[in-house]
Amino acid sequence: MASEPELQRLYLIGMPGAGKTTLGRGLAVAYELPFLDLDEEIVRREGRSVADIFAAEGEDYFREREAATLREIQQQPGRFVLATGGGTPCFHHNLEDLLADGPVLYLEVPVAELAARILAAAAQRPLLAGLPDRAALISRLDETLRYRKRFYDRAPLRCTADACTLDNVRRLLAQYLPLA
Ligand SMILES: Nc1ncnc2c1ncn2[C@@H]1O[C@H](COP(=O)(O)OP(=O)(O)OP(=O)(O)O)[C@@H](O)[C@H]1O
Ligand SMILES: O=C(O)C1=C[C@@H](O)[C@@H](O)[C@H](O)C1
Ligand SMILES: [Mg+2]
Repeated sequence: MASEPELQRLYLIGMPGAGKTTLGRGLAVAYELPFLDLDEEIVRREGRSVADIFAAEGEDYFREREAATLREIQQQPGRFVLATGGGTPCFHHNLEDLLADGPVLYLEVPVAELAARILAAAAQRPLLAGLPDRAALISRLDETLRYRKRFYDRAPLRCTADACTLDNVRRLLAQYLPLA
C-alpha cells in the first residue's frame, strides 16, 4: 500500500466477539508490529484463565488487574498493536490512557452478529456464560452495549461489521496518521 504511515501503537476496542483479537493479529502482521492481547497478558501474569479469575476473585479484582496490566504495557517502550478486553475502556482511567497513547479503533458490530459468534464459545466468557438461549444473550449484549457505547464512541477511528477488514482499516489509518 502506498504512503504507509509510521504506526507506533494501535489499540482495538469493542464488544466481546467484535473481532479485536482476530483483526489485531492481522494488523500486527501487516505493520510488522508485535501483537499483544490484554486478556492474554492478564492470564499470563495471573497464571489462570479470565473465567477462573472472575470465579475466584470477582469482577472488581479483574478490573483492577486489567487496569494495572494496561498501565504496565503502556510504560514499556516500543511499538505494538493491543487488542483490549471488551470492558477495558469502561473501567478505571483506561479510556483516557488509551486515547492519550495511540490511535484507538472501535470495532462496531451489531448485537445479532456478536451473539452468533459468541454462542460457540460462551463458556470462555464469564460475563456471558450461563445464559439460557440466544434471546437472553442478545438481550444481555444489548444492555451492555447501551451502557458501553458512550465509551466506545469516543474512539477517533471506527469500522463497522463487514467493513472491519484489514485493507479498510489500513486505509483509515493512512488517512488518520501523519506520514513517516
Ligand atoms: N470479521 C469477522 N467476521 C466473522 N467472524 C469473525 C470476524 N472477526 C472475528 N470473527 C470470529 O468471531 C469470534 C470472535 O473473534 P475475536 O476473538 O477476534 O473477538 P474479540 O473481540 O477478541 O473477543 P473478546 O472480547 O472475547 O476477546 C471468533 O470466532 C472469530 O473467528
Ligand atoms: O466484555 C467484558 O467485560 C469482558 C471481555 C473479555 O475480553 C474479558 O476481558 C472479560 O471476560 C470481560
Ligand atoms: Mg479477544
